[in-house]
Amino acid sequence: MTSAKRLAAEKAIEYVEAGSIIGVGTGSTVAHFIEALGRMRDRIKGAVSSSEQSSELLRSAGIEIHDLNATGPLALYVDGADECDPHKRLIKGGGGALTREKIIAEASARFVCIVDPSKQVDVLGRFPLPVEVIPMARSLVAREILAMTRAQPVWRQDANERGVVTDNGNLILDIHGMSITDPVALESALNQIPGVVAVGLFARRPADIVIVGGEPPQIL
Ligand SMILES: O=C[C@H](O)[C@H](O)[C@H](O)COP(=O)(O)O
Repeated sequence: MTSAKRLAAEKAIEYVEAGSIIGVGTGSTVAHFIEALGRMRDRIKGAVSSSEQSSELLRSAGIEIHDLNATGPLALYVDGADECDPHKRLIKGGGGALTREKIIAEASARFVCIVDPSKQVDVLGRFPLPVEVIPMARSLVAREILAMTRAQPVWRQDANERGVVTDNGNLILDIHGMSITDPVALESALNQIPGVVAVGLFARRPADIVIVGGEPPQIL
């Protein structure tokens, strides 16, 4: 049986315009998208990548990678999510790529988000909210998050208890135990803490279209 992630990713190919440069997110759902994009690589100009992981997949698929500073605004960004609410607001960053993902989403006219049905929620927050922080500010930011939200920030570590380092050389705090009733306000408030690089809430700039994988895929 074809997975829901793959079905969502393959549907997203319909939004790709010939001759364009596509913004490409990160994660297991996007990996299916890159595979499908590889099959039409001769009809596109290339991609702007949101992570080292996606860059590697794009290169293996024979897709040229471009620098966002050189491309200017993009027509289309395709990416997955960890949670998606009915207003197409998202939690992202489970794979640690939130900052570059946010930059490309902001630079793109249309953000198509590809998810499987398990990602749909009424209220964001069941998935721990990732926040990328400058290393020296980790404890400060954690204290301020605790004071602000009363929820628990947890330093993301690998199996060997070493801090996970992002592609930008920073650390991640995952905020557990929130029910995010006003995502726009929370995104703005967290962004104000010195040392925060990016917050994995995509509420100020939500997705434009959400494709939920299934047979047939659902377009929201
Ligand atoms: O940092 C990772 C990204 O935000 C991913 O888009 C997100 O974690 C969803 O990943 P997946 O498609 O593997 O569930």
